Amino acid sequence: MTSSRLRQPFSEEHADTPPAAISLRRVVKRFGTLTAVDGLDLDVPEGIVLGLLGPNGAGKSTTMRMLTAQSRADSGHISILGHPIPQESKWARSLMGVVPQHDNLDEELTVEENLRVFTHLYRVPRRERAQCVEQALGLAHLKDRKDSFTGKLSGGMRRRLLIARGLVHRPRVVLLDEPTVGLDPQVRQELWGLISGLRDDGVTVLMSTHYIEEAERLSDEVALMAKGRVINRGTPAELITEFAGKLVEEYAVSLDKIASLEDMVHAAGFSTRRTGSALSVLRAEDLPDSLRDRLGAGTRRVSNLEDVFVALTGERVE
Ligand SMILES: Nc1ncnc2c1ncn2[C@@H]1O[C@H](COP(=O)(O)OP(=O)(O)OP(=O)(O)O)[C@@H](O)[C@H]1O
Repeated sequence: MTSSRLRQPFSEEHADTPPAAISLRRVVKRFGTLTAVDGLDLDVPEGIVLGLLGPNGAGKSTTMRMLTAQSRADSGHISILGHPIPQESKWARSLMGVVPQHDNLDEELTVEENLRVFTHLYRVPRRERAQCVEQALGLAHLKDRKDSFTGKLSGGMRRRLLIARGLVHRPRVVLLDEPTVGLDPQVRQELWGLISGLRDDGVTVLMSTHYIEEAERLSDEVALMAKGRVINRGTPAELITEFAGKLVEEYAVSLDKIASLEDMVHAAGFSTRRTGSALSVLRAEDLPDSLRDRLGAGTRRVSNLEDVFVALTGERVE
């Protein structure tokens, strides 16, 4: 599919106000009595990386599955590049790359064959297939492994191939579901480079993750999801400034005193988090001297997205 054909759906019809690349409106998904996605509203404008961050069970994977039409919403509206899902999911699928959380590569095929099969599935025109495969191999740094069987690849290579497979038809929108889950830090860094490159190429990325550092490093915007809804959204810097301030002060406290200190700090209007037996006070730059004197000596550090996550979801970080 050529890029001019790909751009057609809205660039001509709504030149001034293009629809969001991904749009979910009042989306609900229930499993029996459990409401996994609870009136979700989420727009992803074109050309950004949006990190969907949330604790286990927040509804991230369910949201991803509805976007790929693997699962059907009970109510609400979903669209990808202006195409309603599931009604036009075939069209949407040709414009969208999907990288699943679980590796489902074909073990019997080589790296190159795994990619070529998907150029057929995505209906890439015959004359463009070889070039698309070549490009995807380059992107994933797998050119020298193109004839290797998938079973012979390392975990990091497999994950790069999985991403390359989702990109082989040069989609404008990419869904990454927990792209680096279970990978060691070095491989994770490699993939972060690959994902940043997508943004540089103008691809819209929706990435679910529960790695806060991953969301903070890669995302233009983060949507914090809990209990099936987006509870806050903004650039990492905006979220940090709004919910954690500039500085956090950490106090080493004995376990028997931590609850009473927390009460004292909360009574003064400050948020806290616990890390083991340490008590961290958010927005520490505003702590009045009277409270500071009572808390004693602490260690200051710059606030981060993890502080926001803990403050807003009440979750502990793994
Ligand atoms: N097929 C299903 N049948 C029943 N319940 C489900 C099903 N899929 C998901 N759920 C439930 O829906 C809720 C949301 O799950 P989901 O997997 O979307 O969360 P998540 O944010 O992706 O979390 P995780 O990071 O653990 O995957 C959870 O309570 C989960 O147990």
